[in-house]
Amino acid sequence: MRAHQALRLAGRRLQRPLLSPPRPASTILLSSSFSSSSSSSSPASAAAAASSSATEAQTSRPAAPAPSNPALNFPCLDAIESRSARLSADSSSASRAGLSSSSSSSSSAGPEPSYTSGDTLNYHCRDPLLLDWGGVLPSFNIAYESWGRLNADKSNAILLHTGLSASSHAHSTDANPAPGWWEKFIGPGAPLNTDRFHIICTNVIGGCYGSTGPGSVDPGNGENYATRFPILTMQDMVRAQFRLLDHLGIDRLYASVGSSMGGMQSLAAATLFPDRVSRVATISGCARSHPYSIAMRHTQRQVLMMDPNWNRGFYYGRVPPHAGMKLAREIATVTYRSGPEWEQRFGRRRADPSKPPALCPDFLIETYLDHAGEKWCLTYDPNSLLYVSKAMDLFDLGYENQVATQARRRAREDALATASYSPSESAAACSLTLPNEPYQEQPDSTSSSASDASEALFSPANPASSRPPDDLIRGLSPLRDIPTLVMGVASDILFPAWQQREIAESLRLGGNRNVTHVELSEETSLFGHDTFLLDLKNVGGNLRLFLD
Ligand SMILES: CC(=O)OC[C@H](N)C(=O)O
Repeated sequence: MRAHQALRLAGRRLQRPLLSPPRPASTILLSSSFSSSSSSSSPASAAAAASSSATEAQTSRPAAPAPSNPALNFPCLDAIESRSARLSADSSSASRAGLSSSSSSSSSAGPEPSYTSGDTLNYHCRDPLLLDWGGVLPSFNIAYESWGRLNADKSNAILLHTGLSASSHAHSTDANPAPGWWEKFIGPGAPLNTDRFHIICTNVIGGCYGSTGPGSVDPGNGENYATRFPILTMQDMVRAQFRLLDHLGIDRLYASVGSSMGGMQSLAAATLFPDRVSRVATISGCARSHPYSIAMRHTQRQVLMMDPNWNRGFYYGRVPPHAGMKLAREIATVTYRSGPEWEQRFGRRRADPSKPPALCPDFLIETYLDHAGEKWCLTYDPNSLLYVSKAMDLFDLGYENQVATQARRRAREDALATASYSPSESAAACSLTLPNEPYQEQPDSTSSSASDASEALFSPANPASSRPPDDLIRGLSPLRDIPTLVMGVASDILFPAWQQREIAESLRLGGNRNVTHVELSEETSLFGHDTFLLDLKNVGGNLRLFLD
């Protein structure tokens, strides 16, 4: 049954008599859907209570004046309230059974879903990992999967980096036969050809698929890290991956390959370890996050954090912020596809034109987004979304940012070496406050000064131009001798095509003579950012050519 059909059915079941007092939606959200307290009642009982109090009122008092029109139904809210009630009941029965709430996010106890994608290989690194913003993981786990045979001199390994939501399960394995997210891109004769290459795909640290993340247990106190997990960067994720490569005895990669967030990591791997990466493929990625993408992730994080069930990150063993997650995913989905695709796919069609318009999902595009949110809201750890999406915002391969990061790391390393470091000292890293003054429009914010003129050149407003900022050319200079494939898609609004042009041009201006830049036109793909998941012919075809 499709989600919108299910919602309509739920709505019909819960329909109240026309004369019962309408429930203000905001009150309901705060008192039951958004509350993890055990007093929350099911929508059905709330409706029954409302109806019986209306009956009492009718018998004991003169009939209230009738509203001019009936109240609307809100099946979309009913569905969220039902889920809260179900999760809350699961939570209570788990705690009655004495199951610990801090065992692990992958525990099946309580209402927390199991955030794993199936069986993986595991590497536990006992050496601490210092993160770019000063945090430390005393030890960490990397969950990963691999395909194809590693050759005798270990020279045929390809490290495949994932997008934000994808797990290491890029292709089926014996341990987990479910199809992976790049099932057709990996295999004998496929673009990532397992007859030739040994493909390794890891789950990123900060995520929730088995590698250490906010849902993991902090060895320091035996509790979930939650929002005591340190801020991390793409480079931190990559450093953790290279610890795995060290463990596997792989000195040098045949290639570093990734799309979207993985495209960021693919570049980060080569800037951090240029001697260990022979080729780079970055697909629908960027060299620095631009403000529009930060803005879109900001809105996702805000709706998630405003869900009271988020509880500042301490929801493990309780009802997770599934409503915030659902809304965050709906916003994210808007950025992953394209308007023209939806014009073709949904147009202005409504899910059920026989019904009058509603405030809950009604147009097909609305039911599609609703369904995307529903599918996702219990399959990914909300805290992981916050940390990983922030790491994407922080991504900037500009030279100045790299130098500042190195200086910060050195200072922290010194502090750690002299044992003068303590977690409370690093509390300064958590001292962000809101600015005293709200944002004020800057008089010259729309005109480009001489120093930032080159940055403006790569904006969509000036697509014909070709000079990226010197800071980025310098920042990408470690890749000068590394053959690089940069692929992008014209219909991508999240990592727009000018960002891949920017990477390619920065590399060329930095002296790299082996840069292949491919841009898939709107005629080729209207699928926007997620084209890399779908277009085997063009994305896969160009990748195969590059790796051969
Ligand atoms: C940002 C990003 O990696 O997007 C790719 C894909 N939509 C995903 O969520 O994984």
